[in-house]
Amino acid sequence: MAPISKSEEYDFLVIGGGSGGLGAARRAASRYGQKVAIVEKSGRLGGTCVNVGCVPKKVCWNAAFIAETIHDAAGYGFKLEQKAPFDWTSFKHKRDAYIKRLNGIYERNLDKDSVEYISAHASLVSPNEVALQAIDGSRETKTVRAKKILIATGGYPIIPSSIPGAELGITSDGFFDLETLPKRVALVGAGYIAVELAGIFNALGSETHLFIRGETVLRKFDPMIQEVLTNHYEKIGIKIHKNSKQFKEVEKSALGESLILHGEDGTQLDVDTLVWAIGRAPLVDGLGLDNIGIESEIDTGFIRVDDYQNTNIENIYALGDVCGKVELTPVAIAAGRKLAERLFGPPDFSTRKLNYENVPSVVFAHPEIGAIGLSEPEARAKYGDENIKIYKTSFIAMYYAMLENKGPTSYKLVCVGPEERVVGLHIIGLGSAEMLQGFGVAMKMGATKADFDSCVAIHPTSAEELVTMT
Ligand SMILES: Cc1cc2nc3c(=O)[nH]c(=O)nc-3n(C[C@H](O)[C@H](O)[C@H](O)COP(=O)(O)OP(=O)(O)OC[C@H]3O[C@@H](n4cnc5c(N)ncnc54)[C@H](O)[C@@H]3O)c2cc1C
Ligand SMILES: NC(=O)C1=CN([C@@H]2O[C@H](COP(=O)(O)OP(=O)(O)OC[C@H]3O[C@@H](n4cnc5c(N)ncnc54)[C@H](OP(=O)(O)O)[C@@H]3O)[C@@H](O)[C@H]2O)C=CC1
Ligand SMILES: N[C@@H](CCC(=O)N[C@@H](CSSC[C@H](NC(=O)CC[C@H](N)C(=O)O)C(=O)NCC(=O)O)C(=O)NCC(=O)O)C(=O)O
Repeated sequence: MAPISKSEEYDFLVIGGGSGGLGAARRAASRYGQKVAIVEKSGRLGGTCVNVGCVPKKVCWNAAFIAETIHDAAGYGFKLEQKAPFDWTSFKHKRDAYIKRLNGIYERNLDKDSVEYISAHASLVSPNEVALQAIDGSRETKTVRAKKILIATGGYPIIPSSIPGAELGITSDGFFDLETLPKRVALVGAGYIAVELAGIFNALGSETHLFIRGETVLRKFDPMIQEVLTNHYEKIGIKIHKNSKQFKEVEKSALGESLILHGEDGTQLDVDTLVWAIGRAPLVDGLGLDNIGIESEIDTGFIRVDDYQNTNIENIYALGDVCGKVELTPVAIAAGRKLAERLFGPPDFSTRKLNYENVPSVVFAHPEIGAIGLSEPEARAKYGDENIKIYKTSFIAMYYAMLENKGPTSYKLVCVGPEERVVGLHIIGLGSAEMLQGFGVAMKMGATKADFDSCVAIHPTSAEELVTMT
């Protein structure tokens, strides 16, 4: 039997083979020649993003987008006849095979970069020691030493503990295991995942119910985005249950084929699948944080770090979802790479850190949403009403010219001061996801409204409206 690890001691031991861990480990080894190992307990590399997050989600979004396009095709004169319903099962198996290929690519990438891949569960036993337990049948254990340790163990989706029968529902993890497309689905939550999965189910033909606690979805986004998307989702047939209270109970139907959701007000709803999408918590179970006194946030359990990803214990660092700051793959990767540069790079890299300001983010809704920087209320609170100027536009994107059912397009720029520096950019409409990255660069450079306007428009595109706003 092969030993759990090849060595007894490493320069850098990374716990968690997801986006952040991979980013840090590969940079430390490939650029700075450190002796690096990465420990992953799930048996597959890539973490949430590759296995149960961004990647399979985007493939599903693509399928939903194609379903919508087929529907729209008639408006452009195509006489398409859908001969059979969407084949979710074979789509799902093909998607799984793609993810499996990526797992293999990631393993080979580690090999190329001379990062040792340890397939084991890791827990901290001292500030320089990590206990490994093999995940194969042997359950073999071994303790290794490391000069520096990174915790990048990610998070897990929350299931409410206070609702009887809540465990009959699934989370985004279970969504990716579904072998058939449910006829009727209920989702609880109003954030990224609820909005994205509701859009996918609806476009692919499920009767989709969305239970939200407030009046709108995406309440952390600019009010324009909240309103436009909530209205549009209702228009395209998603049944949004607003101001909904926690279910009294979830139970299986008499024949066990469906779930009955019991509302506080005595209402009942029968669905085939219930999806909880109410946020994620840090994955720190069995990690041994208490063994060495690593501090976490009291209310949420996210590991506490400073701006440089330092925990309170010297030579132990944490980043990505386990810190809960901005839970996005590129953020985890960038934080990981910066950390490796700071720890192992030349002396002038000793202050490198990720700047969490103006991180662009996209919600793969239908249509997509993009946001950078401050919402209008955040900007008004920070700079005062008198210093804020808002530019807004709503229009019918040309794609819809030939279609009866039009989708929304709304854009907003939040500008501050006499120079009108753009501190918030909020867009909803077709193509927003691909549009956002370049505007992210502009905002990182401190662009003003005049800079936006100095760029000649590209016509006819939706994006041109962002540089011609009055
Ligand atoms: C459904 C969904 C869709 C998403 N879509 C997007 C998107 O479109 N764009 C985007 O930017 N972000 C998206 N995200 C968020 C993104 O996936 C995460 O922010 C990102 O994966 C976080 O990376 P990480 O390295 O912090 O953690 P993870 O990727 O979760 O990796 C942590 C790894 O650590 C391992 N681990 C945990 N404990 C131990 C231990 N004790 N020993 C060994 N290994 C351990 C885990 O098995 C896991 O593989 C999505 C998330 C979800 C759930
Ligand atoms: N495209 C992307 O980049 C994606 C990124 N992600 C990342 O993963 C993170 C986790 O996603 P997600 O799980 O959607 O979490 P989010 O934090 O985005 O949203 C969860 C929402 O659920 C609602 N909620 C919380 N508790 C309850 C409850 N008990 N009952 C009902 N509703 C509740 C809240 O909205 P309210 O207060 O309005 O009720 C809350 O904002 C995201 O924040 C994002 O960083 C995930 C998917 C896609
Ligand atoms: N951006 C392109 C996809 C490019 C891409 O990265 N594809 C991956 C699947 S998403 S893989 C998930 C994610 N990758 C990324 O986010 C890559 C982002 C950017 N290229 C970068 O280098 O920063 C991640 O967790 N990375 C951690 C790490 O690698 O350190 C792939 O096929 N890879 C084949 C290969 O690598 O050979 C798109 O959306 O089409």
